[in-house]
Amino acid sequence: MRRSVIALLAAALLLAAVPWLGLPPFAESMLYLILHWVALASSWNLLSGYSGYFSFGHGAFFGIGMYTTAALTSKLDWPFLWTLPAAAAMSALVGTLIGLAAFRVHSVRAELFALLTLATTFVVATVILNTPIDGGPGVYLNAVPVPALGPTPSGTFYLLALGAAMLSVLAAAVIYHSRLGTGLLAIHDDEDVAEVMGVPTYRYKLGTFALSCALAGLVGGIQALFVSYVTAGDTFTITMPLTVVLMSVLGGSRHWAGPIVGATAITLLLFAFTGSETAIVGKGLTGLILVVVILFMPEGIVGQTMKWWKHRRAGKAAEVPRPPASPTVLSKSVPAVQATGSGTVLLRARGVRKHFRGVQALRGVDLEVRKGEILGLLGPNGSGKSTFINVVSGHFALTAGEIDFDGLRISHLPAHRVARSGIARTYQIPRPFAHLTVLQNVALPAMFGAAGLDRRSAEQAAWQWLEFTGLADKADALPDDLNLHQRKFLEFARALASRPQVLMLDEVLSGLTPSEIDGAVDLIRRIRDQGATIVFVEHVMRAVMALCDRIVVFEQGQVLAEGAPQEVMQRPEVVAAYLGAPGPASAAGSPPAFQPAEVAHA
Ligand SMILES: Nc1ncnc2c1ncn2[C@@H]1O[C@H](COP(=O)(O)OP(=O)(O)OP(=O)(O)O)[C@@H](O)[C@H]1O
Repeated sequence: MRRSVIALLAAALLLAAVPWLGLPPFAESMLYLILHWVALASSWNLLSGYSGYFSFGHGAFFGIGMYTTAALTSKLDWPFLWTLPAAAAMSALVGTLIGLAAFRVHSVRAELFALLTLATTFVVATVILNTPIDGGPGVYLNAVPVPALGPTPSGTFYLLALGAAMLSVLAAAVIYHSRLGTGLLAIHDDEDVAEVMGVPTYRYKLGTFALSCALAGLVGGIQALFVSYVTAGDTFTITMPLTVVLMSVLGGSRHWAGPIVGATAITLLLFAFTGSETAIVGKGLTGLILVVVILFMPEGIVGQTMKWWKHRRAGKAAEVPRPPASPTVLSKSVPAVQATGSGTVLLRARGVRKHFRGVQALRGVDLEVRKGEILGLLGPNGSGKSTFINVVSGHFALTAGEIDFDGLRISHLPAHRVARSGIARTYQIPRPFAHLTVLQNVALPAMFGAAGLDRRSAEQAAWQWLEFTGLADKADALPDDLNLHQRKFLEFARALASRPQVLMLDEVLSGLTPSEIDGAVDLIRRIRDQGATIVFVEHVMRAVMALCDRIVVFEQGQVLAEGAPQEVMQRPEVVAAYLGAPGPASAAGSPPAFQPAEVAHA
């Protein structure tokens, strides 16, 4: 990060000298335009490019900035420069109010967020048009003096745009290299999993949205004086947000430099065809280039170039150097716990209920997990095992009941705080972050989980966990390049990297071949030998009987039996539940997941 920031500051210093080169005003205006779009595209990209929450309301926040400056200078006689912080603050305020509501609602994602922000543009435009802020005729700023920052007015506007562009790009670069950037990129791929791995998704989205809106407002404030006549019709158009979306996509929205490249390319292209006859050709050509880029370079110019560069360097030095093997890493990484079966209760669930619109998935579950044990959760399909893991990890909010973990009531905490407290889980169907490398996938929970490492240390730790799970050779691969077995082990590595006290494994063996199952059983044993407490949901009875100290059998959302594996699996009510045989505790209609005979042979 330091190198990017120093390079950007050096570039800013050099570019700040341009107004004193004696360029003609039209050249300075052209440069103003490029910087104006760089600032807008980079500010839009902060939330929308990194996290995938596409906002079509950037025009609204830009417009709020324009009108704040227009109103304060022309109606209240504020000096122009004083209005710029106010323009940024006003846009940030409106953005924050929208974010406070929108980001709380689970369903307002993707196209719904895009529509909501687009609607904001029309609401803001209507309010401004029908109040004294504008009232209809527009606001003139001809009489507002241009501050003498540069040797000429066009030089001053250039410097103002340079300042705004530098703020936006610096923010984008710093965020990109920080925990916040990692969290936002993870939100882009799978927000629910990011939250469960410890990313405070709500706070991250809200803060980034507010910053993105503030920067748009600042650019709007500068533009108000630049155009000197502000009208709602010209300000609140769909063209503006569309243009910044296209600029970011063209340049590459998953990298801070993408919007700079996209904004410069499109502005130059449109400028090259400004004549009345060629303007249409320019727009057509821009559209054509975009179609080609989207079809053949979906990651944008910067994304594709980086991919190509990485490919060329493959085999040379890795981006994150592999640390020397350390035999002590595991004992350092997994907190030591008391001997198996020590009896200390680490996690206690009481009266836990979870209802899904009519389906009672959990109906008053009481359950204890003891420090250092491997507790098997068993039961027929649909009996509530995964739901239990989902409510403990905070993936689902529970309907009623209490869950205490290590002296902390976690039942109503957001998932990222549950992760921080020391609980990690895997998913039955692996859910890796598709655009992060295997190494980055593992580094993320090391940063955001109980370990709470900084980025560099998290990447070093991720190497150790990849070695432990046998995935070190795949560190630079994307999850799509892994087979099922490797994807399951990636789930292991991610859960371990957070340094949990309790590790919840949800059917990690399903779909694996017998020899892969043996490898996984060995891995789970090694994890337990390091002292971890494990909750193990599994249908593969051979593994359950080999690994578990205790088992709890679920049936129809309730605990049916618990105790030592051999003894519990012979109980008539357990056999009946699995086979669907008539009896007080049978799960009518549930297909048997195993034959009790398996137990005897285990
Ligand atoms: N998101 C959801 N929405 C609605 N119903 C759900 C949801 N998740 C689970 N259920 C229902 O809750 C019940 C318990 O499901 P759960 O997945 O917890 O069972 P399970 O014991 O893990 O089953 P399996 O062994 O097949 O994974 C089922 O009836 C299921 O259909």
